[in-house]
Amino acid sequence: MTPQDILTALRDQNPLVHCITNYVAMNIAANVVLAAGASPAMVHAPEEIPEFTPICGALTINIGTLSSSWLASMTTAATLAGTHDIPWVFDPVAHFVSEYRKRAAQDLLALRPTVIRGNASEILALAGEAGAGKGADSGDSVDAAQSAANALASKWGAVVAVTGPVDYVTDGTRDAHVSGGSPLMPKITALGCSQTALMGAYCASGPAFEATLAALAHFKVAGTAAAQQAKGPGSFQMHFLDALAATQPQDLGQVIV
Ligand SMILES: Nc1ncnc2c1ncn2[C@@H]1O[C@H](COP(=O)(O)OP(=O)(O)O)[C@@H](O)[C@H]1O
Ligand SMILES: Cc1ncsc1CCOP(=O)(O)O
Ligand SMILES: [Mg+2]
Repeated sequence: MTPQDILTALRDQNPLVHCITNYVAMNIAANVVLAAGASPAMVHAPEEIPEFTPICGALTINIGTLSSSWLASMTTAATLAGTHDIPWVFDPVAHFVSEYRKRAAQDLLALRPTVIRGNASEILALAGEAGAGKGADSGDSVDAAQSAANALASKWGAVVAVTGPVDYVTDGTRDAHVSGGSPLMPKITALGCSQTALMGAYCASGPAFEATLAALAHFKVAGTAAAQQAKGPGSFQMHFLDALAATQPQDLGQVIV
């Protein structure tokens, strides 16, 4: 399946995407997934996970506002995704800021995510390399994180996506870059988290490497279009949702290099 085919399938199937994400991201991530054409559900109570994860097309886990009961839910959900063959996407937000978060990220990695998505500083740190991340914001270039992404992909058998001005994606064998978007994108909080949620929707609709590429391309195409209308970060967010909904499958190929 091509990235274009996967967007068509996503809109035909409207997959249910289980998102365990952070308090900052919940609203915008749900709006992004809806605008693109899928169906998000933010469910994190430990009591609900055993019934809910198995009926979803994909799971996404984001540790942006981690606490112990959420970590228990994430662990159960990722384990269930593994046993039910449900693709899952891991977003290790700012995992280098504390020993607690670092340990949690490594434990979740051991549950074998289908896709790992982070900014350059998060991907460098996940591979054990030094970076210049500042909380949730990246301080490193995507190029600097490319070999860390390759190493993570080979070690964990995952697709790894590093986002930034030009995104990089690899499954350890193949790789690609995705260009476009706008410098306004990192000025909107939780847009990276929303990208992760959208990757879940794409992974529910097609094979992981192509699905990840498609999700990245969808953001770049919509980001470029939104920037043409926006006066700043506030209006960018509104135009971005409109542009996600307006993006057509044939638009995606233009930004994949
Ligand atoms: N300078 C930039 N120019 C164009 N697109 C960007 C830029 N920085 C980030 N993006 C895009 O913004 C989205 C969020 O990426 P990023 O800011 O790296 O994630 P995070 O929010 O996790 O730090 C991605 O789709 C990425 O391609
Ligand atoms: C600001 C902030 N603080 C904890 S989670 C979060 C959102 C981070 O979102 P993103 O990684 O997409 O920038
Ligand atoms: Mg992030």
